[in-house]
Amino acid sequence: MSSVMSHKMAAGNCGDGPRALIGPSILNADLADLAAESNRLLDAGADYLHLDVMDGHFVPNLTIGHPVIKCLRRRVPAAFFDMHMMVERPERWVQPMADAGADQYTFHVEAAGDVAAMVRHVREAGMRVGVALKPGTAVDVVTPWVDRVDMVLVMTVEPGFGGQSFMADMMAKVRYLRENFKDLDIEVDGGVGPVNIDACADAGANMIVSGTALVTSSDPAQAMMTMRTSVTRGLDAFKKV
Ligand SMILES: O=C(CO)[C@@H](O)[C@H](O)COP(=O)(O)O
Ligand SMILES: [Fe+2]
Repeated sequence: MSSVMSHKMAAGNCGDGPRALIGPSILNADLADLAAESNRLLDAGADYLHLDVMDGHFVPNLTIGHPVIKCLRRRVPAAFFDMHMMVERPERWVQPMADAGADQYTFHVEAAGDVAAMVRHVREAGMRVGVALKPGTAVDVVTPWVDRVDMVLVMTVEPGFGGQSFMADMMAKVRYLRENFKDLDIEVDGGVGPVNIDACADAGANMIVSGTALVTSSDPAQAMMTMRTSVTRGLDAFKKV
């Protein structure tokens, strides 16, 4: 049975520090069967769903928007929807995504003109706030905002496509964030799977997005258990520091 967070429940932190959470990305799933694919991964133990929104401008790809999320919410009533907004002008879609049933709204710091205004806007819409950084963006670009957001997403691929190779050198950013913000939800996204989860766990990530590795796995339940165990070990090690 999945430990799926209830809709609207705070994702990672329930007072005893960040929790190990696995959130499949459905980008490389059969999008013609999005609800069935989402429920399959949730039934296999996913803690939340990572939904990649691309506008063809911020990244050279196009995916889904709030009308699809609204329909998906009717078919997937209880899951936590983590919206990864790879879009220009992210302020434009905050209210439509909240109205569609999104729980967390992660915008890219590279796309946000006024980060403070974006944070306020997302909170006023009733969603958790995530801020994402591309591989080429230094982690200190987001540190001024860490105390105002719920989560930082460290991209481990260049955003735009699933199935790319994991960029292990991004773990330095994750480690810096965990060492300096012990209760922060830190998400990694891009090329992550059981083969490289130990690197993510050792660096202190606690919210794990995995797309291709889970969608194509013959045993996604085992893959998610493997990753959750590794991340829990990593978090315990940081607690001892
Ligand atoms: O945001 C993105 C890509 O831009 C990610 O969410 C990927 O879609 C994750 O898929 P894999 O890299 O794990 O296949
Ligand atoms: Fe993503």
